[in-house]
Amino acid sequence: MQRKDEALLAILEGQPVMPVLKIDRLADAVPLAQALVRGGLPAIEITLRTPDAIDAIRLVSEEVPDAIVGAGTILTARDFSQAVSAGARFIVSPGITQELLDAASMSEVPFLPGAATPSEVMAAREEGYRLLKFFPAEQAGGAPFLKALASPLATIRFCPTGGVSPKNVGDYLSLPNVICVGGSWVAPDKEIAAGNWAAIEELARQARALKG
Ligand SMILES: O=C(O)C(=O)C[C@H](O)[C@H](O)COP(=O)(O)O
Repeated sequence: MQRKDEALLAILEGQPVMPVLKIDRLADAVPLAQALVRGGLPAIEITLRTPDAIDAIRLVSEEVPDAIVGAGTILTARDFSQAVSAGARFIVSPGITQELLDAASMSEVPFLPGAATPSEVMAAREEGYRLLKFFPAEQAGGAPFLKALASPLATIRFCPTGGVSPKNVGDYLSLPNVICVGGSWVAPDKEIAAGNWAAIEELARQARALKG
């Protein structure tokens, strides 16, 4: 296994839930990351879905040393390199494209590409990937779909993301081919907007206690 795969495995194995974050106000980034670290979820995915996302990755990387900051919603090689320059320690995409595969192969930073069908999983496998995001998890078939992949595609482990919630998270975490899940429920927009970091810390603590 390559060194960067080992690094990604350690990050994903470290906690049952990866918070998927949308930062609307740069000033929220550091206190949000600190709350998640306090709650036991140091690995976080800051999505490039808002104009301040790259600055948020940079700020959290610099100011919250205990956080393990990844970048999500990476769609292009340019996104990839900007996120890495800002300090991202892992890169997540909703899908897999040749442009991103090329960018990933030239980078020391590990890449978690997304897949939602057996053919996409097999294409990623041919490129040497064993850890994949399953996106959009609930919409693409949920836990029963992933369970059905476990026998034919036994070497692949997934981080399902999209529609995962406290209601269904146990179904995913009980599967042998799920390494962790991604979800936004631990950092709701409403609590971020209100600066309710204690509530987010508590949501993180509850997520941290989930069993894989
Ligand atoms: O932008 C990306 O790359 C994503 O991964 C999107 C995520 O799936 C959602 O941000 C999380 O989905 P929910 O937990 O259903 O809110």
